[in-house]
Amino acid sequence: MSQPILQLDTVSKIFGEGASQVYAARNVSLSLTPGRTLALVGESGSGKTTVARLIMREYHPDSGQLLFRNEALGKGDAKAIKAYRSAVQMVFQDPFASLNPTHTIRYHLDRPLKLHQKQLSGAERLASARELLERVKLDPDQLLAKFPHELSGGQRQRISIARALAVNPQVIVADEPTSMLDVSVRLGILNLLNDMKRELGLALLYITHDIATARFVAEDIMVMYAGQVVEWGAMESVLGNPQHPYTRLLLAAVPDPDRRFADTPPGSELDQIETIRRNAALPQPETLQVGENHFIRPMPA
Ligand SMILES: Nc1ncnc2c1ncn2[C@@H]1O[C@H](COP(=O)(O)OP(=O)(O)OP(=O)(O)O)[C@@H](O)[C@H]1O
Repeated sequence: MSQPILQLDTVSKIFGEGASQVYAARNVSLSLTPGRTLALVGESGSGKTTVARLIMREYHPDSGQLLFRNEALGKGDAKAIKAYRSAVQMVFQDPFASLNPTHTIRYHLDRPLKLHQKQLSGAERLASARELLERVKLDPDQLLAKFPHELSGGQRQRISIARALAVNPQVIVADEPTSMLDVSVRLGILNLLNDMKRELGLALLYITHDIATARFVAEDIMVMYAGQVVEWGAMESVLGNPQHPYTRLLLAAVPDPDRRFADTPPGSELDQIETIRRNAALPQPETLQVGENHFIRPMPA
């Protein structure tokens, strides 16, 4: 397997102070590798978006570090940060909110090309925009002059992906990229992400609360609960032999991906986990290796 391109090394992010302090991420470590997808899975509030924001450098960690090509990315190195910004791109949950309604599709693709590939002429940028649309399986003749509201949800998400690809990224962080789309077009977007990974050798972080889609796009999985990674490893090993009660709950929710844990009746396994979470100060339990590439962090007693 190739070397990781991006790593989080025991990164923590805390919000609030005193009694209202929340560890949105607690000692999270992960590696993203070219040509592979890591799925970060967990329920709402488990800390997934915080991890994405730490990777996108919207948040700075309270402890731990972010490594890019094995180098720690500090706050001060402007050149390294600029290179990082174009190498690491994000695709958001809501493609409509992430596109500007007053600008055409051509503008959305031209802008990143202008910013990150300054050597290109106007004609070359237009040619690149056309190529990008073809890459995400959209027709440039039909779409370049259109505005976001004239497109379907699936087409808009393809535009978001094309825009992320415009700067030749090496890493893509996709935060619930299909959850706002019609079920009928989700598969197309997931296939596109899989194609990008294979054809461009991208490292992908796929964030979701839905294990079924995670299984479709990712080779590796990390399960987050209450800001901590509780179980991680090769997808089939983790899903074939889930060890952590929280992972089992996520798997139990698979037949109905829209079921949220908030709907779980009192007294259920989740309820017990919630009680443990509230009452325990969540010390860091030992990590256990339970398979060749499969680890868990057990619940505190
Ligand atoms: N800016 C913030 N200020 C204060 N608390 C925050 C902030 N961002 C996140 N949190 C808290 O950190 C925890 C993790 O939130 P986060 O948004 O990362 O979870 P998530 O798994 O991405 O949830 P969702 O799927 O709903 O987006 C939550 O308890 C949340 O309330």
